[in-house]
Amino acid sequence: MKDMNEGWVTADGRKIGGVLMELRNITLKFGGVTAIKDISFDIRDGEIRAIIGPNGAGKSSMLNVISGFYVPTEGSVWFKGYQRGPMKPYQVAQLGIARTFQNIALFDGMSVLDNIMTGRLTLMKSGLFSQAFWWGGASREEEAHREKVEKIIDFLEIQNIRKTPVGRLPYGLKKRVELARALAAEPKILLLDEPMAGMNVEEKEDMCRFILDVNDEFGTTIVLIEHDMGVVMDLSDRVVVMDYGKKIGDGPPEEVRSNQAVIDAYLGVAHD
Ligand SMILES: Nc1ncnc2c1ncn2[C@@H]1O[C@H](COP(=O)(O)OP(=O)(O)OP(=O)(O)O)[C@@H](O)[C@H]1O
Repeated sequence: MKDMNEGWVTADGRKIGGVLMELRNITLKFGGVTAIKDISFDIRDGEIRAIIGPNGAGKSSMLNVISGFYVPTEGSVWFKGYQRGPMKPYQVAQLGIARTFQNIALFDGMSVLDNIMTGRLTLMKSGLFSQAFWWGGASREEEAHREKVEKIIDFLEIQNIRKTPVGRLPYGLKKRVELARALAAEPKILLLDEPMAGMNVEEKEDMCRFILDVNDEFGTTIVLIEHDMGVVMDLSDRVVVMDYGKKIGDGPPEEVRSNQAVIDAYLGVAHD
């Protein structure tokens, strides 16, 4: 039996804790377009939470609300029990929220290692200027950051490409480097926007394994948007289903899969 206040232990032995983030009655409008209509749900400590829905359902908009990039037109976002106001990107990172993007956003000319290092910028105390010139404590600090980054490189099994410019890598590996860069920020919540998009079966299997390992090893809470239903059903603890900006389902994968409104949305059944 799930205790909704204290959390629960999953079938595979992972601990899902209390509510980490709560989205209350979120509405998001772009001029005349309402991308999200009065949606509420929560994200629990340590869980893998998926957001699914047909094209244009509002998933990316919701991820942008969670990340703080969009401020909802109505409703409120609560993080660790406090209501969150408008924030600058560095403040989001400092809160412990990191993300990957639908279209890879890496520096092609830079090595894998240097790309991953950029994920630690918000954690660096001595600043980029002194880092660049190795002044005073900067070199010692840089060493500590590099150590952390090397651990992530080992964890994601990309040691052999650490010096390779990202632009030369195949797609699946670029996605893994993007994951590494997000992890370098040591996030509490990791947001993944279609982490498997464009991947072949083998790359998808690898990415699935790494997402599960990240969650298990670091206890990172993960929120992901994904179109591959097999992946969503295998990975997620709970799934929010959106359609035309509304929430039409919310629960464990097996419950959502048998929800008639969800089946209709995916089959394209006409709305009233
Ligand atoms: N910046 C924007 N300005 C205007 N309309 C927007 C903007 N972003 C999203 N929309 C609209 O909001 C609705 C939801 O879009 P959103 O991209 O969030 O859906 P989605 O579920 O992520 O779609 P997909 O699966 O195709 O990526 C769509 O009608 C879209 O056209």
